[in-house]
Amino acid sequence: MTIKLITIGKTDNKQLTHLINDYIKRLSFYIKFQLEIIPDIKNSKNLSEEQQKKKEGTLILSKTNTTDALILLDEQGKQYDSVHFSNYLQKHMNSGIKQLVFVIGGPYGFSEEVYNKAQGKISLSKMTFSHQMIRLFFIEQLYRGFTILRNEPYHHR
Ligand SMILES: C[S@@+](CC[C@H](N)C(=O)[O-])C[C@H]1O[C@@H](n2cnc3c(N)ncnc32)[C@H](O)[C@@H]1O
Repeated sequence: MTIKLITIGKTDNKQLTHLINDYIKRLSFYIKFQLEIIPDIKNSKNLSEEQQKKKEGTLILSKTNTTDALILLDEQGKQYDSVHFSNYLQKHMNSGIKQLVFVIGGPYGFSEEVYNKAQGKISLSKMTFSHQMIRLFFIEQLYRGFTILRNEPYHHR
């Protein structure tokens, strides 16, 4: 199984990018991982919030295959602790799917089309994080999940 994380817009912050790249490097030791960054369409046209979400949604769905498991990162989603999240990853690996795709929405969240195609929603907290910050937090949780599955000392129970 491979894991893909789809996000909207580049991160300008060098320190954040550095941390993200560091965790991607660590994670890649355990699983084939791809960060797919969809270019920010925000200022390209005078779009309404709905139009922007719809356009982002079309781009998001164009980066997925029908055989993927598609999971959205969403404040309203299901919450896991890190150990349960590692089991969740293991279950997907056991299921035989080729690709597990997680998606972080743009500044206004997801379009209806994306919600309709998704098989699940995961929340990292009831608080809202920026679409930039959440990618670091989530990639760290992916890495943590694999260290838990391997019984490695990164996570202290
Ligand atoms: C700035 S937030 C968008 C908030 C917007 N109110 C919405 O309707 O989703 C951008 C993206 O970051 C992710 N995100 C932010 N906070 C999150 C959280 N606590 N748990 C999971 N994902 C989160 C989601 O993917 C969200 O679409």
